[in-house]
Amino acid sequence: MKELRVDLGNQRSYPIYIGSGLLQQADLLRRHIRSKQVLVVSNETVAPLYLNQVLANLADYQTEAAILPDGEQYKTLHYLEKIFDGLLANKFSRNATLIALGGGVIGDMGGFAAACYQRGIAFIQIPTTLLAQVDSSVGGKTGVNHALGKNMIGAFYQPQCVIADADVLDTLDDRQLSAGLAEVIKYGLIRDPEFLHWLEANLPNLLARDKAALAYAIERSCINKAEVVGEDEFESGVRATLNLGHTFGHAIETGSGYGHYLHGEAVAIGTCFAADLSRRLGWLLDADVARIIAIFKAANLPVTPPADMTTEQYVDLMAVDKKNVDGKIRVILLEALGKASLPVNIDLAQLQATLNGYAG
Ligand SMILES: NC(=O)c1ccc[n+]([C@@H]2O[C@H](COP(=O)([O-])OP(=O)(O)OC[C@H]3O[C@@H](n4cnc5c(N)ncnc54)[C@H](O)[C@@H]3O)[C@@H](O)[C@H]2O)c1
Ligand SMILES: O=C(O)C(=O)C[C@@H](O)[C@H](O)[C@H](O)COP(=O)(O)O
Ligand SMILES: [Zn+2]
Repeated sequence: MKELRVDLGNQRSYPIYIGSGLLQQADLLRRHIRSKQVLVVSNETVAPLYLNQVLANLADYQTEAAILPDGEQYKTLHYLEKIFDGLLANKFSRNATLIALGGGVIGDMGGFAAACYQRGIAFIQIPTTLLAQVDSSVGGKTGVNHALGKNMIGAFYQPQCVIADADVLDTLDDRQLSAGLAEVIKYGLIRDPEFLHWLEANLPNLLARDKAALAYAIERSCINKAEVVGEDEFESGVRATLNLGHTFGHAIETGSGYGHYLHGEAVAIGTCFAADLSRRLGWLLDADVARIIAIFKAANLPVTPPADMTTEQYVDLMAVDKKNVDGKIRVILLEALGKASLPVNIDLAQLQATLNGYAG
């Protein structure tokens, strides 16, 4: 097992455990629970697979489960209520612990519910998708979507620990594995060019689910994410670089209807848009953009934008992004392969040139 640390320089710092067979290690979980009452939040797909394994470690606790429907379209304030129903119906106290067992949707919702219930209870992340293990379970961004904007309602709220058991990826389908790779590739593009090279050589091994390759990719991704979050917990600076491709990507997710494109797929297309815009500013070469498109294609990710979204729709949706200041659209671009910019103000003409000019 590997143990990393999200070092925030304060009491909110916590460990990330990465390895095989971690769901069976009762002590790992129990050492982070300081209450008798535990609510596990999961969904209708993950619970039948892994809920009993988690509960088996907690036989002497008062455990309850809140099982949500599966899908990005249920990441809403309405379905958040189901978690509060579970906590209240069982008279859970403020010292209760919430465990989020699932992918990024469950992690974001469980974390937000924990942040809100009685103004904050402890929570633990047990991420079960590649995307959640390499990105969403780490860093404390929690929340839900709104019909008009992705993740628009939420809070920064850190977990007690993250337990990433790579064995659970055995049941994850190939499309979801590729979606997770989009965020893995992101770390290479924004700050880790050596990792980018490694990924270019090892994508076939990752897609073939080679255990050593996956373990390395999870660890290296978490090291990158923990470093960025440790430097800038509340996204006043460098943390915004983790949003590469997301301004376009979130517009695609919202514009196409939540769940149509997976988050990682939308980020892959969005990153191609960001690369095209970076080239137009003279920061990337044509060859760099071609390399970015090639790496996403090699990960079986889409690089072509949805045919039915208009430029007006993108501009409208991008105008509610969280990086914007005074309503002005700001995006993360690439100054070079392996080096992201901080948020850049872009004017309408630049944006339109990319939206009309990049076709995948
Ligand atoms: N908080 C953050 O920093 C952050 C970072 C990245 C993404 N996100 C959010 O995360 C969400 C995407 O997360 P995701 O890609 O994990 O999607 P997801 O949570 O929808 O999970 C993807 C699918 O895999 C299923 N699943 C999960 N684990 C499984 C397993 N082990 N075996 C079989 N099936 C399994 C789920 O039921 C679901 O159908 C988005 O809402 C995105 O906005 C948040
Ligand atoms: O942790 C972060 O910071 C990120 O931006 C990680 C992203 O991959 C993630 O999708 C995040 O939820 C997007 O953040 P948002 O603030 O744009 O909603
Ligand atoms: Zn993301």
